[in-house]
Amino acid sequence: MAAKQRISRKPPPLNKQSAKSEQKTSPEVRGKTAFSSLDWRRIIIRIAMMFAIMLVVYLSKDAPLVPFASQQENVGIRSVAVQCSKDYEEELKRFPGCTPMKCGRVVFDTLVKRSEVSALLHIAERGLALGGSSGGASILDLHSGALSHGNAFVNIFKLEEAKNTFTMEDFKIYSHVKDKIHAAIANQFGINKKDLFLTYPTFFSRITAAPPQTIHDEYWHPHVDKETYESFHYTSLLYLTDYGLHFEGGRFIFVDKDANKTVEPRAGRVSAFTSGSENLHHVERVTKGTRYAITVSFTCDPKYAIKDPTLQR
Ligand SMILES: O=C(O)CCC(=O)C(=O)O
Ligand SMILES: [Fe+2]
Repeated sequence: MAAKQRISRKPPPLNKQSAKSEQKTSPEVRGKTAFSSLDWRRIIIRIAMMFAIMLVVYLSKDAPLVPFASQQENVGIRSVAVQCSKDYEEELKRFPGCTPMKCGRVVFDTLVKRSEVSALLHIAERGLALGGSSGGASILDLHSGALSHGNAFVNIFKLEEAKNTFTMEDFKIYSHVKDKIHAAIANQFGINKKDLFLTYPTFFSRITAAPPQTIHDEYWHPHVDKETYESFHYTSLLYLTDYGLHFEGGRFIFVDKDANKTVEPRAGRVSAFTSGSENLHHVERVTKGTRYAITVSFTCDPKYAIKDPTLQR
């Protein structure tokens, strides 16, 4: 959720060296070659990206806030194409048909039923009641069990009091809704569903106005999801509460050079976008109330695929 929090939970780094060159090269040479040709390139790209992000953030500082989807309106499906960044170049050949070639943003307001939203909100409330950050941002990841607790994380499945917290039905609804989002994203971006995989972290988030206690509570920094997690190709958010009704602040903002485009959370709204730097974004600080959402993440790389969570007793 918070940029920093995501950094601390990011998947293991990809070894981009091919298996072929692994076999041919001795370990010493391999070390040197890897450092000069890959690490330097990555460091330079990263620094350049950081400057580019800072520049866009600076340029957009006084740009107007333009609603892409406001809380009051049911937009049905609303999408916009954005030009892809160069972030995907290397992966286009590795995952053809899945790696974004057409980038964009889409909001679905009729994909998830009200009853599903209430069931998911109830799961989040029950789970997070067993922990919660001492600052403003808490997460619950039903895949890994990670639950914010004070200034750290615990494994919810190891907590005695969590044994009877969830039911099979909870996991059924979670998987069903996740499947609908998966299918909608595949359809929207022209991908065969079987080439797109759920990845980690996929998690519930709860944000309040409580002052931050650790960097994990700092969710409001502009960031690029693909930067934070190498595995991400498509990000989606399912909102479980409403901007303006249940909380204030907390709008999702795409940072563009000309304008900042907002997605106002609306219960049941799914907002999905390609995860590269064409979709630099941040979440406004919540000033009042409680904001619940689920981040549901997808990758084209089968190595980072995760399975549906199951009830653990
Ligand atoms: O909760 C949101 O609206 C967005 C969160 C976010 O940017 C993320 O999880 O990467
Ligand atoms: Fe994000």
